[in-house]
Amino acid sequence: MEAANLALQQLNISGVHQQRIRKYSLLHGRRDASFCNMTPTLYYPDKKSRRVNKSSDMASISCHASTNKEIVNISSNPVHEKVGVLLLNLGGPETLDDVQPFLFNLFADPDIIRLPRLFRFLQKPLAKLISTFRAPKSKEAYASIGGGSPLRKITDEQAQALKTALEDKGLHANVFVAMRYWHPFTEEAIHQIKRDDITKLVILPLYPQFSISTSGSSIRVLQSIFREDGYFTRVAISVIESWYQREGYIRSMADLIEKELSKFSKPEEVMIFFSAHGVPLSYVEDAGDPYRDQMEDCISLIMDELKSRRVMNNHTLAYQSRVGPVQWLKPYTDEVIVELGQKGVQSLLTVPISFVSEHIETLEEIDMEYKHLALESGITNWGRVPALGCTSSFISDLADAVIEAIPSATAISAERSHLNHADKDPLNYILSLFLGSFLGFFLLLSPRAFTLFKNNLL
Ligand SMILES: C=CC1=C(C)c2cc3[nH]c(cc4nc(cc5[nH]c(cc1n2)c(C)c5CCC(=O)O)C(CCC(=O)O)=C4C)c(C)c3C=C
Ligand SMILES: [Fe+2]
Repeated sequence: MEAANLALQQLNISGVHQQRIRKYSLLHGRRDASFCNMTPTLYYPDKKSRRVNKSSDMASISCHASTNKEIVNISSNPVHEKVGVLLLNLGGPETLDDVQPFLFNLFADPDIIRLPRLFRFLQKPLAKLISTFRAPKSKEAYASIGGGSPLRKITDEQAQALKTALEDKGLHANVFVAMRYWHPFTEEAIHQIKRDDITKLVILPLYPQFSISTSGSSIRVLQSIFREDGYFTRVAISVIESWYQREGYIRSMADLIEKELSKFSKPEEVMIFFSAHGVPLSYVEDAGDPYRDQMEDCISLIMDELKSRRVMNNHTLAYQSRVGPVQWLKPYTDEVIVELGQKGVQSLLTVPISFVSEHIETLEEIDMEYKHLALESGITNWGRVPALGCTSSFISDLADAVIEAIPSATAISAERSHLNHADKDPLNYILSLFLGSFLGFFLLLSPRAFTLFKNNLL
C-alpha cells in the first residue's frame, strides 16, 4: 500500500498521466470482481494485477480509474459529436410508500444478495420476503429524516452543476442520471440518451470507490442494455470506474475536514473518524471486490493531504450500515465508537467517506444513532463532516475527470451472445429447480430456519 501511494505521488509530481484503461466485455452472468470480464488484465491501483477470463464474446467499453489531471483539448466538439455524461447512483425512496418497493429492488439485485447460481431463481421471492420484513424499520428511519430520501434532488443538482462546470471548461454535454433502485431508473436515462442522439458517452458513478455492490451493479445493468440495444454500437463509451485518487476530490475532502475541525475548541485533539458504508466480507475476500483496498488508499491520500497542511490529527476507519447475519468488513462503526469512548477519546469528527451526497445513513444513522451512542460512550464533543454535494472544487474536478475520459471512449464492437452454456443446459436447469425448491422449503417453511432468518437477517 505504502509503495503504491509513493508510486502515485511520484506520478503526480512528475505529471505523468496514468490511466488504467480497462476493457469490459459483455459476457453474461459473472458476479465477481471480473463480473464484467475485463480483459485481458485487471489493474488495481495498489494491488498486484489480477488475471481474469478472456472472452471471445467481447463487447468492449473503455473503462478506467480516473487519477491524475491531464490537459485535454476540447475547445470545440465536432459538429456531429453529441457528448453525454451518465451519472450512476443508488436512488432512494421519495415517500414512505416507496420504501418497500425500493427495498425489493435493492434485495432483488444479484450484486446485493449474491445467491449461488443454482438458487438464483429464489432471488425475487427472497427479496419480497426481506423487503417486507425490513420495511417498517426502514420507514421509521426515512420518516425521521422528513419522509423520504434526499438523493434524487441532490443528484439532480449535482448533474446540473456538472453540466455548468463542463460548459465553463468549453465542453457542451448533456448530463443524465441513472439510479439503480429508484427513479429515474437506468432505462429512463437510456431513453433520454437515445432521444438526445448522444454519440459519445462518459459513464461516471457517483461513488468514489468501486464496489461490486454499487458501481459494479449499475455497470452490469448498463452492459446488458448495451448488449441488447443496437443504438449503442454507434456510441463511443468510456467508463470512469473509480475516482477516489483524484487530487481535486482529495483536496475537497481535506477542505471539508479542516473546516469542521476548526469548529472544535481544541482541534488538534480531535480523532478523525472515517465511517464507510460496509460490504459483506466475502465480497472482498472471495469475490475480489477492490472496495476495502480503495477505501484504505483513499483515506491515506486524504491524511497525507491534511499532513501537508500541518493537520496532524489521529484518525481511524470503520464500516457502518451492515445488514443481515453474515460478517461484514470490520471494524464496525458502532463498536469502534464505544471503544474510543472507553479509551478516553473526548472529541470525534465523523467523516462519511463512501458517498458524496447526504442520505439516510448520514442523516439518520450517523447524525442520530451514532451521535447518541458516542455521547453515551463518554465522547463529549461530536462533529460530522457534510457530504460533498455540489461543493464547487469537487464538481470542477468531476468535470475534469469527464474531459480526461473522452479521448479513451471507444465504440462497442459486440457479437451478441446472451446465454452461457450453463444456462442452456437442461440438466443444470432441473438440478437448479430441485435444489432451489429444497432451499425455499427449508427457509420458508421450517419454523426454526424462519425464526433464525427473521432474527438475524432483518
Ligand atoms: C458505497 C456506498 C454503498 C455500498 C457499498 C452499499 C452496499 C450495500 N448496501 C446494502 C443495503 C442497503 N443499503 C441501503 C441504502 C443505501 N446504501 C447506500 C450506499 C451503499 N450501499 C446509500 C447511499 C443508501 C441510501 C439511499 C437513501 O435512500 O438515502 C438500504 C436501505 C436503507 C436501509 O433500510 O437501511 C439497504 C437495505 C447492502 C446489502 C450492501 C452490500 C451488499
Ligand atoms: Fe447500502
